[in-house]
Amino acid sequence: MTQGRFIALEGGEGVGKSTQGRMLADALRARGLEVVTTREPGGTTGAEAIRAMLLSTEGEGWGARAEALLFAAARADHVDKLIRPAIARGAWVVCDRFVDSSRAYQGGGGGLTDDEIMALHTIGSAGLLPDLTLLLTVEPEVATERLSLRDGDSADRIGGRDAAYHRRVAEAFMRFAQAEPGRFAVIEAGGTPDDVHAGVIGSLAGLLS
Ligand SMILES: Nc1ncnc2c1ncn2[C@@H]1O[C@H](COP(=O)(O)OP(=O)(O)OP(=O)(O)O)[C@@H](O)[C@H]1O
Ligand SMILES: Cc1cn([C@H]2C[C@H](O)[C@@H](COP(=O)(O)O)O2)c(=O)[nH]c1=O
Repeated sequence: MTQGRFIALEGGEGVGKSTQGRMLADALRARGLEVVTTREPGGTTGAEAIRAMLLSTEGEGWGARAEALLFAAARADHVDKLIRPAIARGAWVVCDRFVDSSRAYQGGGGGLTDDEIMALHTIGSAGLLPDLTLLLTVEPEVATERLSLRDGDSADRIGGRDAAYHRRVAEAFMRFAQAEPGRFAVIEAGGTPDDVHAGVIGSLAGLLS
């Protein structure tokens, strides 16, 4: 049996995580590996239901602490029912966002401390961390242009927050990557999808050998 691996793609809105997740999954499958692609919040029936509650623009929304708890609850279900079983049977899990998004959005953006976010993660998911977190970065104007081409002027509840919030999110992601260079690979994602994919594959060399 091959060793199961857990890879997360992270970064702000519209940096290309889903695109790169699909390309990475195809490349891993071409090597004969079993790959499970998934996303957060979501990936299980329960977590997708929580996603709808978190991202809907209807109603008054959630306070910062309730929001953090809901993300942690969605993650707990996802980890328990999908991620851990897949890793245990030797699959590669490619996940669009994971706990570093909670650290960046609910922590850096929303004001909870990193210890608070990680305490929720310890309770919910026994502190599971990816083997490698690919942090995709682009200039904010590039991400805005990509999102506008994809979504027009619509945004979900969190994506639609102001530029200062998203700047704090981006700064938090960079702090985490600098603090844990062994777990993060920072990939400049402003080039073509193929260029970015080459960077992704290069950063996985240690895990693929
Ligand atoms: N390298 C690239 N160059 C140009 N356009 C890109 C590139 N990568 C992705 N795109 C396009 O930009 C848009 C956003 O990409 P994608 O959905 O992969 O981003 P994302 O980070 O998953 O977004 P979100 O945070 O909203 O989930 C899509 O329309 C996609 O086709
Ligand atoms: C996992 C996670 C996500 N978020 C935010 C980030 C995005 O605004 C949305 C998810 O939308 P996407 O198009 O699927 O990227 O949710 C968050 O704030 N905290 C989290 O832990």
